[in-house]
Amino acid sequence: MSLEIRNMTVMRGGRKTLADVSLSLSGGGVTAVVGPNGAGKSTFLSALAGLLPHDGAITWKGAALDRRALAYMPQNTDMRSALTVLEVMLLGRLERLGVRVGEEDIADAMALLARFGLSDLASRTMPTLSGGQRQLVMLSQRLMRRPEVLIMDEPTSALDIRHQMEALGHIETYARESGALVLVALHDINLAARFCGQMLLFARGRLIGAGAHEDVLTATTIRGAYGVEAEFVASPAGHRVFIPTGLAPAGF
Ligand SMILES: Nc1ncnc2c1ncn2[C@@H]1O[C@H](COP(=O)(O)OP(=O)(O)OP(=O)(O)O)[C@@H](O)[C@H]1O
Repeated sequence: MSLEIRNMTVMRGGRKTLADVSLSLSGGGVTAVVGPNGAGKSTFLSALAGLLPHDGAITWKGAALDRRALAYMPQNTDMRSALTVLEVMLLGRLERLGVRVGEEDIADAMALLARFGLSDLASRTMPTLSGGQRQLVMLSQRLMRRPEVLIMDEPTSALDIRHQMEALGHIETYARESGALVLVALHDINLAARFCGQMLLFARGRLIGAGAHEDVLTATTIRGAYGVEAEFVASPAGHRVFIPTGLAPAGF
């Protein structure tokens, strides 16, 4: 299963916010979308999700990408309606529920809540949760859809390190087991390298790197994209770790 993007260009506010993005991605793994603030990551993800007009062509499995095959989690998901956590989870199935909620839907919702450590919160209403708990519920809700293409914009920004690792671990397992294509915008590039087989690096509205993290993230590309000097070291366990060492001189 593959996603093909050809010459995607997005105009926002009369400006070319994303220029000529072309790439191919395969399902079955997680691809990180990285780059500095304002690089075009959210623009790329929401255009891909069909929420922003764009030029260019997008195909999934050789045909136009059907909105019903995808789930999208925007950057800001702070839902504060008085719905309970279980009700929010079931909304993830809305398109398939018809007029009744089946036992299987409730069982699936409870199983997902258990996987994310949220079982005890099922009957709590959203405004009574912490920010991180709310983000975890919204993340779990997207998996209720069992999407073929899952697009998430900074889905772990409110989570502590353990919850970030757990959540990305579950997302990675979902991609591997279902064959889904998962795209996740992340600011923490060490975390991205740890969980994502592929990486897309954006800067100034352009895709400037795509591939394995060792190839995409180098001292040169980090300086060019972020204006930061960096070292990459091997941890004792063999992980390639990014360490920012300073700001690049003006005009980097
Ligand atoms: N509604 C809008 N109208 C006009 N310009 C916009 C709009 N939304 C975003 N932009 C601009 O488009 C560019 C890309 O923004 P985008 O949100 O895609 O960046 P990003 O890489 O997701 O950044 P961040 O890491 O800060 O979330 C920025 O220059 C931004 O100011």
